[in-house]
Amino acid sequence: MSAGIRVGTRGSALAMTQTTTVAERVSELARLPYELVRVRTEGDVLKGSLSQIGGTGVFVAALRDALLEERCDVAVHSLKDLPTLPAPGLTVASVPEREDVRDALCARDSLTLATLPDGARVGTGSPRRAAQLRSARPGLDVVDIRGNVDTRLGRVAGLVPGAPGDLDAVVLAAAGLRRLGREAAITELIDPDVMLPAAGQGALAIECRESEATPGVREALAAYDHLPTRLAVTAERAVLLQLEAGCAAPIGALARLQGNILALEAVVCSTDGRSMIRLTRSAPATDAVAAAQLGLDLAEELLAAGAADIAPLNG
Ligand SMILES: NCc1[nH]cc(CCC(=O)O)c1CC(=O)O
Repeated sequence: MSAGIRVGTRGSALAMTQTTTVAERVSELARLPYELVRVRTEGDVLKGSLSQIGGTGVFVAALRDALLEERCDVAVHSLKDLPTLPAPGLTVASVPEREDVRDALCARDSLTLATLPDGARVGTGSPRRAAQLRSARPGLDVVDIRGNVDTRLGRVAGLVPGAPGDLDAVVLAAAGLRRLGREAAITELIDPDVMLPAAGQGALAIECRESEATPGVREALAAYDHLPTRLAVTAERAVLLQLEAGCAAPIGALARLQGNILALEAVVCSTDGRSMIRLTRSAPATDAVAAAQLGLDLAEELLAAGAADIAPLNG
């Protein structure tokens, strides 16, 4: 591996910017050069709605194969796209500090959730966002869309010059918009009290082979790890794991560390947004084991409150 660190990435603009930032930092910490290796994933190839394709990890499987087949040495994922089950032979060696966790409304004419008129067409491909949108504003017409960030922004009337603009707004992750330099399209950062983000939203995961032994690489990844972020996303993902929920399930989870207390909030929604179970639980958490236990405990509370009856958990 004298050529340096081969960093696997999807080809989308978001993946490329995220991966380049990570590759530069890891290369600096490890004092080794890097090269990007583009990997095509099933999620980039299929055209249907994401909620139609279903299953976990459409964006991730090809990157994991590339790691296992030694076509690359590290892979950068959006943590919220990473299946909760670990891949044999691989390890998440680093979770860098998280970006903004919130969902962002990008609307025409500076409109917000409060000022969008009844009947306004709001696009999202996420059942979690759709359900919480319907709950916050039952009069909205929620439209299932997919495509990369710029394709989605282009569907908002008047937002991108020359683009069709058949929608009044779309909802996207603030983190992705920031990383792409598209922050100006945001008309409202949606308060997590109104829309709880997906588990792991705004965070990245850097995966490598368990057997990775190039001097400096594992150390660099460990140095790039951010413990408060790792604890938070560990608790959030434990909720999904315990609910046996797929990536398309209408579930939100957000953990925040205050001192050594981890406060975890999770929501399970019915698809129509009419029923919703939202619970909070806190515990001291200074390691990943305690963080995971908090998530498992909250998931049990959600199930006891009837979560499995209102939502298609493993859809
Ligand atoms: N599922 C697609 C995806 N995966 C990660 C992000 C955004 C960046 C992040 O959450 O870290 C997005 C786009 C979006 O939800 O708007």
